[in-house]
Amino acid sequence: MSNLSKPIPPAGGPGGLAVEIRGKTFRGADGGDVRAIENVAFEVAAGRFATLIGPSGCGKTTTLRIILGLDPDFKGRLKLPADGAGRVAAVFQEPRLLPWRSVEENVRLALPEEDAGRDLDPLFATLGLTEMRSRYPSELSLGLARRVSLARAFAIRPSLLILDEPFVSLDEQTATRLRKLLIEVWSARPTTALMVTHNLREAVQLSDRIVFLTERPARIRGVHDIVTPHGERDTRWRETTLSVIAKRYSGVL
Ligand SMILES: Nc1ncnc2c1ncn2[C@@H]1O[C@H](COP(=O)(O)OP(=O)(O)OP(=O)(O)O)[C@@H](O)[C@H]1O
Repeated sequence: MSNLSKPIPPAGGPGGLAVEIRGKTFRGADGGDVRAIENVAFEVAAGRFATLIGPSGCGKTTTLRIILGLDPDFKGRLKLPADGAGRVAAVFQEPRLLPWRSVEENVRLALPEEDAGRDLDPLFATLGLTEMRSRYPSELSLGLARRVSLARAFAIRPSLLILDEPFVSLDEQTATRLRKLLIEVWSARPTTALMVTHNLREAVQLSDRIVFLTERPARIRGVHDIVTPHGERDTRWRETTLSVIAKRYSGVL
């Protein structure tokens, strides 16, 4: 997947994610070079939730695509989490469900062969999808469809979960409910996770580590670690944390 010549040290302990992108250039429409990433190197410890945040067009999705192995043309190297079966799950802005398959079939189709008969009841229950299993995607609201895409990602018991703006363009009430569900399902099945968002409040609510990127070509602007457990992140804590971050990184709010 990458030019992984020699292993880099484990990210915050064995089994985590280590990303070192030392350069990524696209060919622009005019034939010239578009330098998307200058130097983006960070780690996510095993079982931790990290978020990438930065200005529009700075290279966040490109970073995720490189980690997912969808773009092998970059300088640098990666170390993916090695725990479990080494599976990687991705949740995109669009749920990407098969319209002719039921909710349950959409989730089961993602399962590896050896897990084909797995009991998915607890997962569907945690995500509030028990009653929706036989419905078809056209019968689901956008919020429900996103829950199904979360179920599909967690069903495979991934070693790495990648989320690209999973709650964008939802109304705030639905997004808030989904963020809570994500934390519940993730806490029950902790997996190394990396999310891209434009929403700093969302990052503060969900993450153990926030990685701030600069304008394109992306470099690391700073890394903010959060040790307060998810269950203790009430509104007051969140506002304080946001103002600390706003002071440290002007212009991020
Ligand atoms: N296939 C491509 N060909 C040429 N340029 C590209 C390609 N993909 C991305 N880019 C450019 O690389 C830069 C980074 O794009 P990327 O989609 O990673 O940014 P982003 O931070 O995810 O943006 P946004 O926050 O708007 O979603 C942008 O300037 C984009 O136009």
